[in-house]
Amino acid sequence: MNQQFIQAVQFDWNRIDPDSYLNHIEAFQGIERLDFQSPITFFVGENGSGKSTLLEAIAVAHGFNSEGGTKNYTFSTHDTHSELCDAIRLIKGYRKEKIGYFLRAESFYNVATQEESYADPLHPSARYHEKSHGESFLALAQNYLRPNGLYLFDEPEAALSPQRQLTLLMEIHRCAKSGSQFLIVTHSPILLGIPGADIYCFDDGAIHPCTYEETESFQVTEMFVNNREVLLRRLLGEEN
Ligand SMILES: Nc1ncnc2c1ncn2[C@@H]1O[C@H](COP(=O)(O)OP(=O)(O)OP(=O)(O)O)[C@@H](O)[C@H]1O
Repeated sequence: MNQQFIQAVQFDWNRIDPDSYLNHIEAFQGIERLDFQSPITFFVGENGSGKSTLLEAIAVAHGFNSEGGTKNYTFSTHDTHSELCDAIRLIKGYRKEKIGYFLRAESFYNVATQEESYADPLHPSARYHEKSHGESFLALAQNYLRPNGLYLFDEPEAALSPQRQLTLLMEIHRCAKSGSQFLIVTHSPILLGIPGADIYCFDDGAIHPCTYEETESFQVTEMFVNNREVLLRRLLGEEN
């Protein structure tokens, strides 16, 4: 039985303006429903394939601020989220999350600023701006990662060293085992290796499930690490 908070997304493309750029995103062509069966679902695919657009639409449809944060974050520095959130319906489970967080690498600075302004003596700021980008990103994730939480992460690896990606991997795995659900956009071959996760690939004209070994993140990394010198000679035109 599906135990997830968000079990599926249904799409109604009639609600999208025919001139919208959303109609040109190949991965979305003809899709009617996407199911989330596992505690951890990854979205992978080439730059511009539509991963962040879908994650953001799910976040906004669920009541998160489009720039990120908990549901209590209501600030807006620039309101550019797509109309996809009006064309999707979230199929929710019987459980309700105890805590939720929408984390996006690209607007993390604004969220960290907002966190300071929300602080009071009972809820002191974590002062994310006084840490390095990676330190603050991991600290934020660790502050909010709990059992029975719902987490939407957009490229959480962006600021993290490989070692800290492993730390995040362990935290995500621990929380997923304690009733939390994660939807994660990532290019990280480290995070993608979490056991038991479902992976949806946005390439080749349709959103489709794939294995870890089929992801480009894994394949390119493996090829580079195992054939670095040959590959570089070819890429840089220094074969002769
Ligand atoms: N406001 C907008 N107006 C027009 N096109 C847009 C707008 N926002 C996004 N797009 C386009 O929609 C497509 C999907 O963008 P999206 O950010 O979802 O890609 P992505 O898969 O998350 O890429 P990345 O891996 O680079 O983060 C891209 O081609 C992008 O240029």
